[in-house]
Amino acid sequence: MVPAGHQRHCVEPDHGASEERLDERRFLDLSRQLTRRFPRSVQVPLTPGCGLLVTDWLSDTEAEALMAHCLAALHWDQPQVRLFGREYPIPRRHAFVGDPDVTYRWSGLEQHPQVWTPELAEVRDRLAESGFTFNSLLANHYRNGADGMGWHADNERELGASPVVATISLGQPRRLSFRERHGAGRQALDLPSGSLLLTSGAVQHHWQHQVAKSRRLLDPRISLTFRYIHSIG
Ligand SMILES: O=C(O)CCC(=O)C(=O)O
Ligand SMILES: [Fe+2]
Repeated sequence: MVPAGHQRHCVEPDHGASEERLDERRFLDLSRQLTRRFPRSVQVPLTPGCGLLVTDWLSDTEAEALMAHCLAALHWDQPQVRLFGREYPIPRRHAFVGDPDVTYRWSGLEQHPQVWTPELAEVRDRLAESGFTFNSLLANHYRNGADGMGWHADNERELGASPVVATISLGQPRRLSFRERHGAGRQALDLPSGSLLLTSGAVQHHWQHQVAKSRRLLDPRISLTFRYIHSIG
């Protein structure tokens, strides 16, 4: 599926002193630089935020090797979360990797990181070379179509005012849908193996996203979602 918004562009943030505008402008500058290196990249207007989909961030061989590495080297877990007064296992497996001092509170769980493997540190460093700096990574393993992730935004307090998220997809392409929080806007992106999706901070404030379950027989997918987690008191 061609991303909705194909051949449209993210809007230039208005001039002004607000922190959000400055962060959005920096995101747009960095994503333009990345587009020069990856000309097939597509901007995804998630107004007032912006997404950039780099479909060929990793080669097929690199993506396959990284997926095999993640499956073998990470400690995967399927924690229980409380929903409407009952405990349910999350419908996927996940693993949290990061710098030693980072903790992430997520759906009532306190996550302590696994150490960076050299392979994952290399991916993190490659993102940093493009100006996108992260200190942690939440990996999701969707074993088949019955695994998914419901509507949410990545806007926990420790992600700060401008939560830029980088998502690398490996394996089975899955659809990431977006819906506007206070409006009728909808977008959907099919994320191919080896792709990188970057989203600016404003996206998390104004949109929610999900990976819907599917009745189709689907192969496994891993998403690596890089984040910068600030320490809060
Ligand atoms: O798997 C994806 O592409 C989305 C994952 C996600 O939204 C998350 O980890 O917060
Ligand atoms: Fe998310």
